[in-house]
Amino acid sequence: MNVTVLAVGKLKERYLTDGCREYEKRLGAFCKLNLVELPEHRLPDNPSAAEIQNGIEREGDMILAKIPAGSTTVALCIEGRQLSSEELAAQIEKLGIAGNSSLCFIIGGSWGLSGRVKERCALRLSMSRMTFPHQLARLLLLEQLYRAFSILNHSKYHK
Ligand SMILES: C[S@@+](CC[C@H](N)C(=O)[O-])C[C@H]1O[C@@H](n2cnc3c(N)ncnc32)[C@H](O)[C@@H]1O
Repeated sequence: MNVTVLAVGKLKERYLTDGCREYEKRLGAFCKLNLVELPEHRLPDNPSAAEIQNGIEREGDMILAKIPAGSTTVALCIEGRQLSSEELAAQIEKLGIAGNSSLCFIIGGSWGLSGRVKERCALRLSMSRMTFPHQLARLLLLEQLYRAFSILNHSKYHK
């Protein structure tokens, strides 16, 4: 299975780069992972609501242009659907069985994802009702993907 993660914004903290690198490495046993980091749109200090919205839309344009053709898209957003790890694994399996072996997960930048990106996605996935920084959301997603593939492969990681 091909898994693309489109993530807006850089990882700055060492503990997060280390964590993400570890799960990227582990995921290599289960899928072909392609992690694409997209630049955050630069905003002035104290941006207006219109400037923020414009930034979100510009980031949205970049995201939409990078979604691999034919992939099933999942937008990470706070207000989305909450799944257990087992349910996420089942969703991934269902997509694989349905013959669509290309999945694309999308993480927004500091200000979130544009409505156009969310509407384009087959699933809006929430990891909690709490707001996480995009860097931490990336680590959480990679860990949950690794957990989901571990469940599907009956490995001992998931307890
Ligand atoms: C700092 S958050 C953006 C906050 C913004 N106010 C919003 O409502 O989207 C940055 C990104 O991390 C991801 N994220 C943060 N918390 C999340 C959560 N609880 N569930 C799913 N994704 C989350 C989303 O992709 C979000 O666009």
